[in-house]
Amino acid sequence: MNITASYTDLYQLTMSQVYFRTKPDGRAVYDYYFRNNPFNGGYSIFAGLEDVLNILENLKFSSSDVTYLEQHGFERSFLDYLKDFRFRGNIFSSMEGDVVFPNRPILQVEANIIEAQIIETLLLNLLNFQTLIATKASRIRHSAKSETLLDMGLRRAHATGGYYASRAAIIGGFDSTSNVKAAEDYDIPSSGTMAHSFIQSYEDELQAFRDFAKIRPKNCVLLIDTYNTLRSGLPNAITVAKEMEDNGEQLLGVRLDSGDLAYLAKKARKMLDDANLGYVKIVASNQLDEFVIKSLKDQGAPIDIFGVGTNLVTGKPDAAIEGVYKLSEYNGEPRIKLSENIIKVSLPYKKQVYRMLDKNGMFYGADAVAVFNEENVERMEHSFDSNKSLELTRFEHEPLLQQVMKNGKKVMPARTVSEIAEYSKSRLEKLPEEYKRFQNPHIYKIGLSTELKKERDKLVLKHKF
Ligand SMILES: Nc1ncnc2c1ncn2[C@@H]1O[C@H](COP(=O)(O)OP(=O)(O)OP(=O)(O)O)[C@@H](O)[C@H]1O
Ligand SMILES: O=P(O)(O)OC[C@H]1O[C@H](OP(=O)(O)OP(=O)(O)O)[C@H](O)[C@@H]1O
Ligand SMILES: O=C(O)c1cccnc1
Repeated sequence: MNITASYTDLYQLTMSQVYFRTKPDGRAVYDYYFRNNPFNGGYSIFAGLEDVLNILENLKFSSSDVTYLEQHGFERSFLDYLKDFRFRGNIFSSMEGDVVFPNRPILQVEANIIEAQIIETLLLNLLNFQTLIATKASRIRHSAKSETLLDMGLRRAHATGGYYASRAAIIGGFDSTSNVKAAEDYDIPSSGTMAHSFIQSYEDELQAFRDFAKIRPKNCVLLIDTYNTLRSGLPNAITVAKEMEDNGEQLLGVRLDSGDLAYLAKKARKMLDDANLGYVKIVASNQLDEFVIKSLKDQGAPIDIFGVGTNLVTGKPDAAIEGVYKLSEYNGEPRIKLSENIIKVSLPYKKQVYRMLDKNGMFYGADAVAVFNEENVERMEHSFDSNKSLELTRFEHEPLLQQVMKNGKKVMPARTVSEIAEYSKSRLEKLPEEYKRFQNPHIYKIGLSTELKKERDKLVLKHKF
C-alpha cells in the first residue's frame, strides 16, 4: 500500500508545528504497549513490525500532502520542514511473532520529538490491527491442532485492512490465504476452492464439476452443498474423482459450507472411503472460529482443512486492541502520565524487558520491566501491591527489546512472513498450556525492577496534587 506521512491524525501535525517553533531538537522516547489481551485470552502475538519498519524507512510527505496542509493553515517554515521530513530515529522492539503481554513495552521509539510524534498514528494503526488478527489466528490454530487453515476473509474485512489481516493470519499460524494481492506482495501461499455461483451458472452440477476438474485439475476442491450435499454434491464429486483417476489425476477435496458440519463430514468421509477415495480431503467453512472448530474436533469431525473468513479478519468479537503510545522520556528526563485508574499510570524512562526462562528454557510466566541499562535485575515488584514481589536470580533473563532501527535505517535482517510464523510457533511452544486455554487463562506476571518502581513512585509523588 502506498502510505505517505500524512497517514496520521491532524493533532500530531498541530503539536509538531509547535515543537518546530519551540523545541525543534527535543529528543523523545515513546513506549508502545496495550492494556489487555484481546478475546479475554492469556497472551497476544505481536505482528506488523516489518511493515512498520519498511514504511518508516521511506516515509515522506508527498507534494500534494504539503499542498493540502498549506491550504489548512500550516505555516511556511513548517511546510518547508515537512518537505524534507524523514524518520531518522531508533527503534527497540520485541521480535515480530513473539508472544507478548499487556502493560509492558513491546516497542520503543527514540527520536526527535517531531518525528516520533508524526509516526504515532501510523505505528499504532499497523501494530494494533495486525497484533489483533495474529492473536485471533493463533487461537484458531490452537483449536485446529495440525489441520490445515485457509484464510478466506478478504470480502468481509474492513476494506483494505484485509490486506494486512491476511499477512497477520499467516504469522498467527494459518497455512494459506485466498487473498491474491497479499499472497503476491508478501510471498505467502495462496489457495482456494470454488463458489456456489459457479455451480449455479450450469444446468447441471456434475457438468460444473467436470469442467472445473478438467481445466483446473491441480488442487481441485469441489463445493458440494449447493443443492443436496449427500444426495447430489458428494455423489457427483465421487464420479468426477473417479474420472480424474482415469486421467492419472487426483481430486484434492470436497468443501462443506452449510448444515451440521460434523454430521456431514462423517457421512462424507464414509462415502469417500467406501469409494476408495481415502485421499480426498474434507474442507469445511461457514462462520468458523476457534470455538466452533474446537467443538467440531471434540465431535470427532474428520475435517482436514478449515476455511475461516469473517471471524478471523475482523477480529470478532473484539473490534480492536487498545494499544497506546506514551511518552516515557524527554531530553533524557523521565516522564509519566498519571491516572485515577492505577493500571493506566505510565512507566517512565527508556526501558528493557526481561523474560524469565526456567531450567528447560520454557517461559516461567513473568516478564520484568527495568530501566534500560540497569544491571542485575534481581527482584521484580508488583506494579502497585508492595506486598508482592518475585525473586529473579534463579531464572535465566532473556532481554526482549532489540534495536531494529538505527537513525532511520533497519538494522536487522529482513524476515519473510513464513520465517516470522515459524518463529512465532517456536515461541508459543515455550508458553505453558495454562496461558493458552480460552476460559480463565492463567495470568502472566508483569513486574517492575526495584529501581524502576522506586523511580516511578518518585515521579507519581512529584506530580500529585
Ligand atoms: N456440528 C457442529 N457443531 C457446532 N457448530 C456447528 C456444527 N455445524 C455447523 N456449525 C456452525 O453453526 C453455525 C450454523 O450457522 P447457520 O445455521 O447460519 O448455517 P446453515 O444454515 O447451516 O448455513 P446457510 O445459512 O449458509 O445455508 C455456523 O457457525 C457453523 O460453523
Ligand atoms: O463464513 P466465513 O468464515 O466468513 O467464510 C467465508 C465465506 O465466504 C464464502 O461465502 P459467500 O456466501 O460469500 O460466497 P460463496 O458464493 O462462495 O458461498 C464462503 O463460502 C464462506 O462461507
Ligand atoms: O476459495 C474459497 O473457497 C473461498 C474464498 C473466499 C471466500 N470464500 C471461499
